[in-house]
Amino acid sequence: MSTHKHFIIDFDSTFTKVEALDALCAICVPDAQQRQKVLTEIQRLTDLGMEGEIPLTESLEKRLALLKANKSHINDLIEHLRGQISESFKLNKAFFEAYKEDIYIISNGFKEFIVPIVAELGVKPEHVFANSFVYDQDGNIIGFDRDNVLTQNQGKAKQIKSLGLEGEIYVIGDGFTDYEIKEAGIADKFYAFTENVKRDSVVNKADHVTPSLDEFLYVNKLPSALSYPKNRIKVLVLEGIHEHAINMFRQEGYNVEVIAGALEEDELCEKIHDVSIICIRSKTQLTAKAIAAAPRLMAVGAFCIGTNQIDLQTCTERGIVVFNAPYSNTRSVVEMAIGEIIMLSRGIVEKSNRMHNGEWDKSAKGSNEIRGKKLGIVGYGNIGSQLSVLAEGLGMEVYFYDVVDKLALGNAKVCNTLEELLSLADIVTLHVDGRPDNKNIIGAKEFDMMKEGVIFLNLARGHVVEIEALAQNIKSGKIRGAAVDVFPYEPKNNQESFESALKGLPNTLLSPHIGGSTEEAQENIAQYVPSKLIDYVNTGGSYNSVNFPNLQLPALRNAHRLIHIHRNVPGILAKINNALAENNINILGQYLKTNETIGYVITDVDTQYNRSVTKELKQIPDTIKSRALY
Ligand SMILES: NC(=O)c1ccc[n+]([C@@H]2O[C@H](COP(=O)([O-])OP(=O)(O)OC[C@H]3O[C@@H](n4cnc5c(N)ncnc54)[C@H](O)[C@@H]3O)[C@@H](O)[C@H]2O)c1
Ligand SMILES: O=C(O)[C@H](O)COP(=O)(O)O
Repeated sequence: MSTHKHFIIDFDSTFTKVEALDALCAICVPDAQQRQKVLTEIQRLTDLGMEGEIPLTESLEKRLALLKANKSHINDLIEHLRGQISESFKLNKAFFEAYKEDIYIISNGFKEFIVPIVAELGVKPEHVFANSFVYDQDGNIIGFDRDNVLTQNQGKAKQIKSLGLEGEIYVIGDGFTDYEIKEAGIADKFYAFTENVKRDSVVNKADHVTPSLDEFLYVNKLPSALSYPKNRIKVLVLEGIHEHAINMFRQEGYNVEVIAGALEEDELCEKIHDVSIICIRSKTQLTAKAIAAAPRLMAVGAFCIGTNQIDLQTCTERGIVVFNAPYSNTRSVVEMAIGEIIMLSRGIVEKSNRMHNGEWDKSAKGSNEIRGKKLGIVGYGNIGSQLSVLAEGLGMEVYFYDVVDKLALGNAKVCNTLEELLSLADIVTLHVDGRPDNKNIIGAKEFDMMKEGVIFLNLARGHVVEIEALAQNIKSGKIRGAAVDVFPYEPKNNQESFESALKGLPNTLLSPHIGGSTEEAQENIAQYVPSKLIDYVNTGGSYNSVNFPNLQLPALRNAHRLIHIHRNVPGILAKINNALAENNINILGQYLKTNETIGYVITDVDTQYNRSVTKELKQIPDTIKSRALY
């Protein structure tokens, strides 16, 4: 038997994103209210026809009668449809060009508008099989060609059979009538196309679901505009990440699964096995065990600042890039710290609680302005330094201590030791990062160094403070006010109760790790992190990643990009270039950066090259991951 392949493609909602008759309705029913009514009915009739609930002729007759369209509307329709060609079809013009002899459009729609649209991608007019309108003498559409085989039951199957095509027949479509071709035994395979519409009754019967043309081309090893179909990139989104991120991933064509809370290690190990990108916040522990259970994992999105919940070393060794949102919630934390400093300095929480119990205690005792007070910031990074600026604006005297040299902003003064800072500050606030070494950096000894009546804040990480020591010092009155947003153990979800030695202590503000939880911050994060992840997938760009050598790459134009991640040992670049030279491959651009663990090499090459070199690159000793991008 011949192995020649023929491709039968549906038009409405497959070649184009829309149903043409819906679009025609928008053109020829000018009144908006009336249009909506007609459109709803047309869509209902289309679905009934597509899902095989009513005969196609009945569906069509009723739709045309509702439309009352005229020949003059068709040109407008064609113009509109030109902008509605399915994205993955537009992207794969090269496939249509290369296979124009084997591509057929078989549709229950009308040639008048189908032929000019499919011609945009080079489909031959004589390969379009569809119906034709019947007009009256004034050009009104009054019906369709009832002799056309496509109006009959199993019309598409009959039409294809009459073509006498030899070889394999692959059908791509979104409707029941497309599946019928397979059911009639004419097609070898039916691919349910779901880029624009997903009909369960059709999907359930398909040999393969193809969320875009890229998937179809990929599984059939046909030339494709993309190196890898995006629907094969599975993204697991945990911990209530803002839906803007989910929309961005879906728009990009990824296969997204969303879970509201965090997962325990074992649950995570189960879920992560086919995941390419995982998106988490501060709660999910991405341990070495979880990473080992994720053979396809290529990127991690931490939708927060802290990355101490991620085993970064293992990620790096496995060639998994990690991005966080280093600035998106900075301002939110700073505003909360300022608010808390004022609330604690005035004892507002105590006063408010007493008022709720009917107690009126108007007094200035123990209530202070923050102006002129000494604010001691431990950790002068993004949050610490931003707090410094705002606090000075409120008239505070700012001191800071950091383990590395930092530029003092405004009039802030650097302290050379933690002891120095702790002994002079009226208010001590922690903004260090969550590295393991920072465990218990503030304990009994450090509280002893602080002034009597100090105010203390921790909005950084729970493990940096010894909670028992903090509780003791609040109880003794040494600390006259405390605000704590982060805890050594935090409930996994909103159902679990909160336990802590700090519960019920005087002038103590407790908050459930919400320093960065503002709508503004979460939306900013949901824009920033997905854009980094998508850029990494599409271009290999690692700029601002937490663990990869940072490469900012030019856009890929008229080139293929070979990405190579390897252990940082001598001689790898030479081996990559040897492989390219031996295959006579012309290098258009090359970028290399290393860190302590890995080397990251990007090589842009001419689009015509021996594809087997990608295998050779994978086989270079010490290679961690390698992929080709176009
Ligand atoms: N509560 C929340 O919701 C919330 C929100 C965002 C960030 N955070 C946490 O806030 C902290 C600060 O965030 P950032 O964006 O400013 O981080 P950053 O990395 O920009 O700054 C941290 C600074 O702390 C310094 N540092 C580290 N260890 C130190 C130590 N032992 N003593 C003194 N300085 C030390 C670092 O050198 C750095 O300058 C992080 O722990 C982050 O996870 C919490
Ligand atoms: O690291 C952070 O940005 C904060 O701790 C916030 O974490 P969250 O996203 O889990 O609230």
